[in-house]
Amino acid sequence: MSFSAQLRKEVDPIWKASFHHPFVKELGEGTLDLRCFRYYVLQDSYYLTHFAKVQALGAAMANDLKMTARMAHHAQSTYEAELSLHENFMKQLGITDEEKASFVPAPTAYAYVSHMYRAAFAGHFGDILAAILPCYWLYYEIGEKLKECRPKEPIYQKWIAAYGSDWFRELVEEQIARLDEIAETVTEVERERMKQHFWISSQYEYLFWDMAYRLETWPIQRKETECDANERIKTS
Ligand SMILES: Cc1ncc(C[n+]2csc(CCO)c2C)c(N)n1
Repeated sequence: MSFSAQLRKEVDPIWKASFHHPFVKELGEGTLDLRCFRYYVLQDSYYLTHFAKVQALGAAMANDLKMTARMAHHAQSTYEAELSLHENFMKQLGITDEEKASFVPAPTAYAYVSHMYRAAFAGHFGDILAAILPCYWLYYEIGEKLKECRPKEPIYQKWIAAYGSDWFRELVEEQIARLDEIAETVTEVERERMKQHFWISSQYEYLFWDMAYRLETWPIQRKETECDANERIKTS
């Protein structure tokens, strides 16, 4: 069995929990509360900004020029495809510049991003790939599962269409093949570490839906500073 197939098998219960999460189910059915989706879009923009940086670190840490070029291309794709999707969503959802300026990452979004940076800075190229692969692969599988859904909400239709596309499948297949290639060249200890990154990212993917569904906040809210208060008064 290939390394990627082993990883996929091990995370199956975690991915199934994502498939059945109410955020995903209700998105497909069109019944998801728009407040949850709005919250998701804001947190996901933060996530994607850092995801592109981790991909760029992958470009810098790649073992050859071709991989550097491909990872840099992937970072560019994240910017083009994902962020433009989100920019449109933000416009449609009426998310204001003020809201964006006062954005605070939620605990789960912050922890997931930190996990990816940790994998990158404490490891090698294979660690980066293992940590970022669930993001591609899980979304691809979710896109496939929701492909036939026709939610009434147009924004949910767009979201589903983005992840159920052939363009996206090619990106995912490329990253899976790359992970298998790297796995052949590293030690057993390194492979185990890569497995753990993949497993932790899979858990965070589940937690990300849950964070948005529960509109997660930090336990103790930040006190408004005088400067924030002035800004709020000026713009209200
Ligand atoms: C929490 C979270 N996980 C995965 C994705 C999906 N995604 C993000 S970047 C990328 C690769 C290039 O497009 C993919 C598939 C997301 N949006 N948010």
